[in-house]
Amino acid sequence: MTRKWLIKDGTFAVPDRENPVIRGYMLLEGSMITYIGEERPEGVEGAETFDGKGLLFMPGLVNTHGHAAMSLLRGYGDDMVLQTWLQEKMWPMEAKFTGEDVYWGTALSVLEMLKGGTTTFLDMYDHMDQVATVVEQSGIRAVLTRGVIGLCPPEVQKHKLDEAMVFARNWHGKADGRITTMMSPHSPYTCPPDYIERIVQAAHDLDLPLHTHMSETRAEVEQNVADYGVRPAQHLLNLGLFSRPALLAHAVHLTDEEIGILAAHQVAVSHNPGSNLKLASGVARVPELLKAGVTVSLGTDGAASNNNLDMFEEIRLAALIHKGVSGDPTAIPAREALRMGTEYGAKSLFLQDTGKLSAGMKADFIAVNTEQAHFLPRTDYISHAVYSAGPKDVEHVWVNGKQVVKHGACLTLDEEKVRFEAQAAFEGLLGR
Ligand SMILES: CSC[C@H]1O[C@@H](n2cnc3c(O)ncnc32)[C@H](O)[C@@H]1O
Ligand SMILES: [Zn+2]
Repeated sequence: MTRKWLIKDGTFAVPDRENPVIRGYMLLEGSMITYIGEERPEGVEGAETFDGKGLLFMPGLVNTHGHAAMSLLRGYGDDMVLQTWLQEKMWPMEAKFTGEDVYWGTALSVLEMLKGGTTTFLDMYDHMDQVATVVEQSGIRAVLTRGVIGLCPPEVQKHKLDEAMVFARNWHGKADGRITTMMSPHSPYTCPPDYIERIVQAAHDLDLPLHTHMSETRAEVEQNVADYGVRPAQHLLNLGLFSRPALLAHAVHLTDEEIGILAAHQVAVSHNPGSNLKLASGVARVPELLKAGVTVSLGTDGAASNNNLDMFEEIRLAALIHKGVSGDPTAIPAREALRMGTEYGAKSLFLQDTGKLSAGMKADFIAVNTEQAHFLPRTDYISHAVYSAGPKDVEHVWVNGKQVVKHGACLTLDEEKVRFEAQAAFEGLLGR
């Protein structure tokens, strides 16, 4: 029999609605939300009740770009620009990663994300079977993709692409539908054009979306123009990448013409403000992208360039930095920043039934403890969620109708073991 839960006396954030806060009830049946509103719903005899007093219920946060296992390299290379950081610090260490390292690094990240209110994340990495296993065990929702770098001999390129396709085919729809997959050339500067074309063809064959890094730094854009005679958006358009549903990470350095290309082809953008600031990459033109009708969501990138996986921080940064650079305090209003971290995140990941608290949506949501000084007075809960809240305020988390965090503790992962094994994995990497 389907289990029913009735949350009563709760405050619910619904930033997609004209009136963005509801005080009342939410009904869960199995993995779904079947009612949300001010009136007690009919037909709830026998439902288990959950007292929502003092809690703000929000859609689970959606992290649309990252590399979870890179939590093992947090603090290993700070205060550098992207290319130096990748070439001198990250890639030499990543070359030593085993499947087991990826398992514990990912588990560490998923623990941090779940406890901080993230219910869905995108991961682009290697050893993806390990990542998928953590997702299966932890109860989180994820969009997974084996990132491929094509700076290697043809037979290695082929092996990586075959591996990416097998992974994408095997895991799409697994873990009660919590896992979906994509195809990912790492970037235009690490994948030769013909390789990108083959990855695009593979995405067509598998009927999957594409994900890639694009125009994160000014240097990379200049290199693209020197190598191929066009800027990256035109380059990817020429290679057919926008003939599939596509999500771009970063897209910091864009011309008006490139924004037009993304809008015309319904390409989504994962804005990663924390990582872009830390690597001194620049500030993406998010207000202009939104104005042009591009779906813009939020990502942390890996923990080695952020250095945390706190989506409340990304939401707040998105709301703040665009005010700062434009001089316009309405550049990204609080409600829009919250939608970028939730609803637009789901849309960017091509997930139709998560990202909002609404009947017919998956029950992916969080409860924030508002009985704390920084949530008073009770003026505007959307404002408080964006400008005042943080990951430590997350009291409970549900994904797909199952509670995975209760009173701040993760119910699905052995927290102490994950922390111990992640530290051991890092020490093992240093000694190898
Ligand atoms: C092929 S797996 C993913 C690959 O991406 C690297 N990476 C991490 N952060 C960034 C970033 O901000 N820009 C470009 N590439 C990044 C990571 O080190 C992995 O090698
Ligand atoms: Zn990245």
